[in-house]
Amino acid sequence: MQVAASTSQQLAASRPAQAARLGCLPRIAGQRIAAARQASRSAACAAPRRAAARVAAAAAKNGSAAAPTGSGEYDYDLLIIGCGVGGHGAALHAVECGLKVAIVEGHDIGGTCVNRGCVPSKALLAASNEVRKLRNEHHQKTLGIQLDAASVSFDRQAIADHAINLANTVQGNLARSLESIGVTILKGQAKLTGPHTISYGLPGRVDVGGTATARDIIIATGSVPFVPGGIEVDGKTVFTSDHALKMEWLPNWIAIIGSGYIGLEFSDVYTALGSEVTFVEAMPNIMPGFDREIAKLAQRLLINGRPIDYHTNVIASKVTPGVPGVKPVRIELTDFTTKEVVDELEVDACLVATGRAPYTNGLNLPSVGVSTDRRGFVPVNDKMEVLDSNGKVVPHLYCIGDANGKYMLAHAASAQGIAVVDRERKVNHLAVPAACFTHPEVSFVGLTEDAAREKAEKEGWAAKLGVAKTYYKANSKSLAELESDGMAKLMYRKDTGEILGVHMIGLHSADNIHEFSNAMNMGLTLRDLKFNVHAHPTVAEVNEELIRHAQLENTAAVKPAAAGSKQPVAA
Ligand SMILES: Cc1cc2nc3c(=O)[nH]c(=O)nc-3n(C[C@H](O)[C@H](O)[C@H](O)COP(=O)(O)OP(=O)(O)OC[C@H]3O[C@@H](n4cnc5c(N)ncnc54)[C@H](O)[C@@H]3O)c2cc1C
Ligand SMILES: NC(=O)c1ccc[n+]([C@@H]2O[C@H](COP(=O)([O-])OP(=O)(O)OC[C@H]3O[C@@H](n4cnc5c(N)ncnc54)[C@H](O)[C@@H]3O)[C@@H](O)[C@H]2O)c1
Repeated sequence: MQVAASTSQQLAASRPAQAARLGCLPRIAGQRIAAARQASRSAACAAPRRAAARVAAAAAKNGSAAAPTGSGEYDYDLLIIGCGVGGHGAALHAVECGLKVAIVEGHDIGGTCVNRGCVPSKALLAASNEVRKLRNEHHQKTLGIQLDAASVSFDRQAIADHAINLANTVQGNLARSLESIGVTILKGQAKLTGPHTISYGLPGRVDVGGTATARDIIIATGSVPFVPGGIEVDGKTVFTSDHALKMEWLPNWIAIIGSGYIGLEFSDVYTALGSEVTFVEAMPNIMPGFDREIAKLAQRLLINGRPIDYHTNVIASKVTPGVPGVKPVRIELTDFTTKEVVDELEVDACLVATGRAPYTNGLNLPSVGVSTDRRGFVPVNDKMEVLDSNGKVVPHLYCIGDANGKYMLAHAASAQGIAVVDRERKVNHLAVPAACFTHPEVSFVGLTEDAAREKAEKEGWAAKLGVAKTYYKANSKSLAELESDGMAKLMYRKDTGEILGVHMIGLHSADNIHEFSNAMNMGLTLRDLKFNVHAHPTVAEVNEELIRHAQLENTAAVKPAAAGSKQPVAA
């Protein structure tokens, strides 16, 4: 998450004007009166009043009391529990809308992404990939560079420090970005004590804590590593990503349980720095979340050519920590289907990357009639409104990000937070891009080919389903970088040009996916994208190729566009 101070300052300066323009969660009475006065001077100020009316109407529809209007009734318009990227995104947008906002954080500003997730992991991936490239004699030689690859060395602690320093920098930027626009940051673990109230504090700290009230409350408490039963984590030889990111040592041989995002990204780091990796995956294939064809190529590019082996269809039913250099870590493998113990591994270390569990303990949800689901996620509807045990909306209470389990990605959390504040928007999760930052990167948006086929068959338009593919081999920029392994595929409707899903593996594919995810989010079709111009030579030209390979029906029938509108599609 990059938060430039200048952006925050611009935000603060332009807040009143933006608040007048945007329809957001309602502001507290004093601010509303000021806005109303302004409204009588400017027609542009109608939006906040419409927002207030909408909330009152929604409250009435939900059977709740009408939105309170008393002056000073609440300390804040909006109180956010948890200052991860979800809470941060919501807070920035709320201030932009002129709301009085507080955010309460019990641990580190920035949450998982900044301190124990996206940010430090990408620093490790960047540093280790440099090592991989420098040690690849063939790669360097073909570029015309002569170096003694065997002599390339690295300082493990310095690489670890790069990740720690980056996390600290981003954390500082994030805190400043909130403070500079007037968001109150409260320190402590918060719990709900009623529909509009929280209490917060830190164990053993009498100097920290208190109570606060707000018209609206957003739960943005995120997640923590999920460790299945039977696995003993000691933080030294058996650990989760929380410990792995500190990179306190480099095992010669590490087992990674789970071949999802975390497992794959860490396998990229470890193998680049010289470790051998063994994956243990419960599903019949590794990388089970990817489109099957992309997973196949990913296996060739990210697994087969590296010191990695794997066991699939087995679970790590028991993991016992070891002592580095003295006693190995023992991993008992149980067949996923038969439930029989089938093998035991002895390795130097074990990374547990088996998903994440919501961090919703201690929120006192029953005080507002809410229970979490079996796995601890807070139930919400598509507007992120929290649902009570009977499935009814709890007025003024929202939950965003990892804590609701809809899509456990940083940008999804932030988008949900913005949508809650905005009230006009719902996040289209099918248009939210995802990426795994291995080398090369894997990225996708929307449906896999299998899911698209299933949908097409179920809805009776299987003959209209198109699948287009292209390869990075023909892309000049990738060739220049000697990184031309990769492919992109597109699932679409031949009749309407609707984009159903795009999956890529290749250089910079995490950046490249946005042309499609943004198009899907805006409801654009391939007809709209067909004449997009891409700078040459760029990896973005892979997108152009992909779009060109799509075979749309009736393209000749598309009428020429009027001047200034979208371009027509030629036959
Ligand atoms: C190793 C790793 C790499 C990742 N890489 C990526 C990536 O590259 N891209 C990506 O999109 N996603 C990535 N993710 C996922 C991403 O980090 C999460 O999806 C994202 O952080 C979720 O944001 P959030 O705001 O919902 O929760 P979090 O970031 O978890 O923040 C929640 C905050 O709430 C606080 N909190 C919890 N309970 C309370 C309470 N009762 N009172 C006060 N405060 C409380 C917590 O201390 C925490 O600071 C990665 C995750 C991991 C573990
Ligand atoms: N680049 C990114 O966006 C990024 C990077 C890292 C993490 N994340 C987020 O963090 C979350 C957690 O990542 P993750 O990789 O831990 O989870 P994941 O859900 O992506 O993958 C977990 C894998 O572990 C396997 N598994 C589960 N239990 C097992 C067991 N007992 N034995 C063997 N295999 C088992 C699952 O089948 C699955 O393949 C993800 O949901 C993702 O959203 C995102």
